[in-house]
Amino acid sequence: MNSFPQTLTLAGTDSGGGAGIMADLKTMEARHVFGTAVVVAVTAQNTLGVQKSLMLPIDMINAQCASLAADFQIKACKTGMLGDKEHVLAVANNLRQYDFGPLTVDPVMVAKGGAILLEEDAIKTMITELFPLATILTPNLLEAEKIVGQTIDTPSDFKRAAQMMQQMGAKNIVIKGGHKVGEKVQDYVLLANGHEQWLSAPRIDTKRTHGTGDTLSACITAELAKGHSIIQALQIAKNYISQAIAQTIQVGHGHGPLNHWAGQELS
Ligand SMILES: Nc1ncnc2c1ncn2[C@@H]1O[C@H](COP(=O)(O)OP(=O)(O)O)[C@@H](O)[C@H]1O
Ligand SMILES: Cc1ncc(COP(=O)(O)O)c(N)n1
Repeated sequence: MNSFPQTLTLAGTDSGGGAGIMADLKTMEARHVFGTAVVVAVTAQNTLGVQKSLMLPIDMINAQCASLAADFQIKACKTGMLGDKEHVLAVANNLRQYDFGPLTVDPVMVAKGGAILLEEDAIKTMITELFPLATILTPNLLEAEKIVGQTIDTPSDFKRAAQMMQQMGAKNIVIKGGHKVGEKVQDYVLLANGHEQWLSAPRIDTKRTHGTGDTLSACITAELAKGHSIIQALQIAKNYISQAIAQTIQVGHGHGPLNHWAGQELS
């Protein structure tokens, strides 16, 4: 009997349910894969911002990974909020120790409300430790600019930045264009084989975009676990995120969460 596709997120929680591990698990559920989670950080958070956060002890990260490896067949995994150098390193060590399938690295740095989710001095560690393990890297525009140390504006800037991230060891890259302005949102894709492509969709005029990056990377992870190719996974994820933003739900008073049921019939 083929086992049901099992996936893993190693990230931070969001008590508000819109981003981080909560968004990841909701996305995995909606995309019909089984979601598991290694909690790296806990945040007290809502749609208005992050009020407090706590990093879990490293031996607890190790214990959660060991528990999963002992019992599950994880087919694909992703990382999100990792907080600091020590936790980036601990997550990388576990990903080297266990086979959790293709890895999507979402290099989460700053929350939409402005809270720091990765300390500045951990970016280097993320590049050296995690990028070489990544099947796909999904920075937003600001994260990509931080990683390569250059501003990214024109199409050739996107290409050069993605090539630089490949030289840092990441194989396939998508630079998300949500933070740019314009009628369309365009994400730039550069695959390991040199294939490049823009994933384009109408820009939805809303501030309800809490957890967009987590949702996109969790959907990519779910589709990779089902055996889809990287480009198929990206196209499905782009379609899913566009619907999840467009089919608005009214929750909270700030940057509201997405509709993870998008595309499903509600009873
Ligand atoms: N207003 C919007 N309308 C449609 N798609 C969007 C919008 N904002 C973001 N997206 C899409 O959501 C995904 C996440 O993008 P982005 O918001 O840039 O990442 P992050 O959440 O990591 O900052 C991308 O595929 C992007 O194109
Ligand atoms: C635990 C956690 N992980 C990730 C994000 C990023 O999401 P966003 O950029 O939409 O605030 C977040 N706010 N909290």
